[in-house]
Amino acid sequence: MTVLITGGAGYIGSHMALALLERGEDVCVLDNISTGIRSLVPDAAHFFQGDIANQELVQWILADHDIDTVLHFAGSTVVPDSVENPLLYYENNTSKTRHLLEACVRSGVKHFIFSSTAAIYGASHEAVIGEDAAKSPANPYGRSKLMTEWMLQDTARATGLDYIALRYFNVAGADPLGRSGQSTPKASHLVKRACQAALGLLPYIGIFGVDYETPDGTGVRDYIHVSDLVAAHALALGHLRSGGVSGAFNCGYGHGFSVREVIGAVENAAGHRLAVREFPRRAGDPPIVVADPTRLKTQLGWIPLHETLEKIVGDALAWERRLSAA
Ligand SMILES: NC(=O)c1ccc[n+]([C@@H]2O[C@H](COP(=O)([O-])OP(=O)(O)OC[C@H]3O[C@@H](n4cnc5c(N)ncnc54)[C@H](O)[C@@H]3O)[C@@H](O)[C@H]2O)c1
Ligand SMILES: O=c1ccn([C@@H]2O[C@H](COP(=O)(O)OP(=O)(O)O[C@H]3O[C@H](CO)[C@@H](O)[C@H](O)[C@H]3O)[C@@H](O)[C@H]2O)c(=O)[nH]1
Repeated sequence: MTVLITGGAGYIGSHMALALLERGEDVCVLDNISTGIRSLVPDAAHFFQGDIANQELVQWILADHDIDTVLHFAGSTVVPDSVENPLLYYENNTSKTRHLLEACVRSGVKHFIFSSTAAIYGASHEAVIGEDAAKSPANPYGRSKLMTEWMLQDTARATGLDYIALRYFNVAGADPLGRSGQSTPKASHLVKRACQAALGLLPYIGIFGVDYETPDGTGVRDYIHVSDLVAAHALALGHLRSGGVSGAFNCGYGHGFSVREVIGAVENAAGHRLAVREFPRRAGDPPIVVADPTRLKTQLGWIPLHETLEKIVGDALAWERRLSAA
């Protein structure tokens, strides 16, 4: 069976391609290389450079490779960018996914696995967020993804397509074997930036907001290792292929770390202190975002293997060293 990975030249999609190839799947990748990097696509995958909204191209790939499942990672991902340029997010994440979905339905694709996000929940008053929590996104990025989930629900009801929406919390770390990692030079993610600062690639690490109502005043997130996240996708694929029902699952560990704790972990991994500067809060950032992953564990049998912050930042730093040496 063949799968199509959209966004397979990106950070998470490239790890997915590696994992599925290891399982013996035939893998196609479609990516427009807007933020992705061609060299992250494994050699064994069939690569197509193009846009997810190009229905002619998508339908040709789906038919030519007899694709049963689309894993849809392609999208725009940066929360503060979405606040500055909301229409770009509604276009690339919502509107273009509509085009992709239409092509999938026309071509008879059976299963669709979607990269959703914790950002669909917004600020929560719960200690951990379950899938049925209120959906009240704090930024256009979250809204662009929530609308896509609604489109998927409606499409699944009306057609033979079934789907899983995986709602990622904060994805970090890198392939433990060093084959891929977060490679976008201007990535805005905390773990990436702290690793860049540790290697002298940034002059300091900034903290956006020190006056949140959190134990140390900085934002708290549930950081999930990219390899554990990819394992959740493999389980979702098996679930749908064996006739499992459509649905949504949170992907996180159920415990959060503050910005200061992440910086501390990177300092430990690097063996030296980082220069730190404090800034005002970043627009669109909720204070605390932590998953309740019970449904993923009980219904899909997910067992995380790389759960410690030490492992996450250790693998991220090792990848950053490789990148800077290349
Ligand atoms: N990184 C996280 O913490 C996180 C958390 C929640 C959800 N997500 C979601 O996971 C997915 C992957 O994120 P990532 O961190 O790997 O980002 P990324 O930017 O590394 O990967 C996205 C990939 O999609 C490609 N792409 C973008 N628009 C496209 C289009 N219109 N047509 C074809 N290709 C296109 C890019 O070139 C890139 O290779 C995204 O949908 C993102 O919203 C990420
Ligand atoms: O240089 C930095 C970068 C980030 N932060 C803070 O660190 C936390 C995490 O920020 P970041 O790594 O940028 O991730 P988020 O903005 O939480 O968003 C990520 O996590 C979301 C899910 O929770 C995904 O949907 C997004 O795609 C992904 O970028 C937040 O409190 C930020 O304010 C800093 O203090 N300094």
